[in-house]
Order: sequence, then structure tokens, then C-alpha cells
Amino acid sequence: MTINLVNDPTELAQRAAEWITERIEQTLATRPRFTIALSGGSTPKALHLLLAQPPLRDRIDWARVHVFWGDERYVPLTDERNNARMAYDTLLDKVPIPADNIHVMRTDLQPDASMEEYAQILHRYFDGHEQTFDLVLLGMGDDGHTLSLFPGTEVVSEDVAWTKAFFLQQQDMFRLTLTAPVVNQAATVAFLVAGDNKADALHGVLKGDYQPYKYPSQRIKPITGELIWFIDEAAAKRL
Ligand SMILES: O=C1O[C@H](COP(=O)(O)O)[C@@H](O)[C@H](O)[C@H]1O
Repeated sequence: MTINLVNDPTELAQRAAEWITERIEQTLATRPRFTIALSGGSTPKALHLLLAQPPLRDRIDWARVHVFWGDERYVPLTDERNNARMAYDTLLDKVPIPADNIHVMRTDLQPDASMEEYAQILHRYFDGHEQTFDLVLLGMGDDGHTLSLFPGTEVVSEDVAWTKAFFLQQQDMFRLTLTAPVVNQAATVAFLVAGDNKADALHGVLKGDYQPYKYPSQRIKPITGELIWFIDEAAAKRL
């Protein structure tokens, strides 16, 4: 595991954007495609905006980048809470990526049907490969959740299916999510965590006993891949 400590959210976005661009360039030097799963929430917005503008935008061969999501709020694509909506607005509508390379978690299907379809797409991409995604970007909530693996929810312990849909009582909303097994088979997983509201949860995740129902982010442990954390000073204050 590698921890990159940065001063603030601005530096976090810059360091992560530069690092992702290098990773895409390196991978595409020897492989035909780069597969990335994006996260939602507020933290990735600044990162997306940097990837969407020169000089980074022009270093990336977008035609060979394939985009997925780690999780989704089950609201229409037009709703500003939709994770894919945010990614279109801050990144995907601003770069020359073919529409066929973008795989949203659909919210115009029933939740279970949407996740069954998503699992089929993922299996078509990754079956027969040693690893799944080249890169999974993750955030972490102040309750220690990542993806849509929330504390105390059954989906935290899923260890077979690659995708799940479930009703999240506390938000009165369905959630669509990748699960730990598919993320833990990725080549690289990177958490981006900023803000002092995350400090207690981050301390529990990184320094506490293994309690995944309390701190679902602890479920993320790449089997053969790398785990990288980008953390700002405020989030790291209890480490
Ligand atoms: O609800 C979600 O929250 C987490 C964390 O978001 P942040 O706003 O604290 O950065 C995010 O990683 C996840 O994709 C999203 O659905």
C-alpha cells in the first residue's frame, strides 16, 4: 500500500490527475485499452476538470480509454445527484471519448436488471484476463463507506457477484454498486480522500481492527494489484 499525503484538495486533484495521466500513457504504450472505474460524490470533480483540459487532456488517447463507474445513485441521468451526470459535466462531455467506450450504470432499467446487465458487460470485458480494471478510483464517505458499500449493509460481505442493487434505507434510495470481489481483482485501486470530516473514519479504516461492517473501505484489498491512497492533511490528521 502506498500513501500520498498532500496539503489540500487542490493539490490532491493535481497530484492524482498527473498520476492518472501517466498511468494511462504507460498502459497504452503496451496495451490496446485502458479501463477505468470512476467514483461519484464531490471529491473527484476537481480531478475531472484537470483531466478535461490541456495539458493533461491532450496527453491521453481518449479513443482507447473505457469508462465505468464504481457505484451509482438510482436517480435519472438528468438528476444532479447521478454520479454519471457529474462525470459527463466535468469530464466526459469535454474530451474526445467515443460514446461506445462509456458504460454508465443505467437507472432507466429496474435496479436488479441494471446490475445484471452491468455484470454481463464487465464479464465480457474481463473474463479470461488476470485482472479486471486497470484503475478503480474510489472515494470514502465520512462514515467509512466506499462504492455503495455502506456500514451495516449486506452488500459489504458480497464475495461472489460483481455487481449489486439494493435499497439504502438511510437515503430512501436504491443504490447500484460494484462489489469488493471485482474491485479487488483490479490492477490498481486508488482512494482519494479529503477533508477533516473524514479524519475519524480514515483513522478507523487504516489504523483500526478489521471491522468491514463498520468501515466498509477495509473490504478493498487488491489481490495482486496495487492500493494507493491520496489523502489531504485535514483527512490525515489522526493518522
Ligand atoms: O455517495 C457517494 O459518496 C462517496 C464519497 O463521496 P464524497 O462526496 O465524500 O467524495 C463516493 O465515493 C461514491 O461514489 C458516491 O456514490
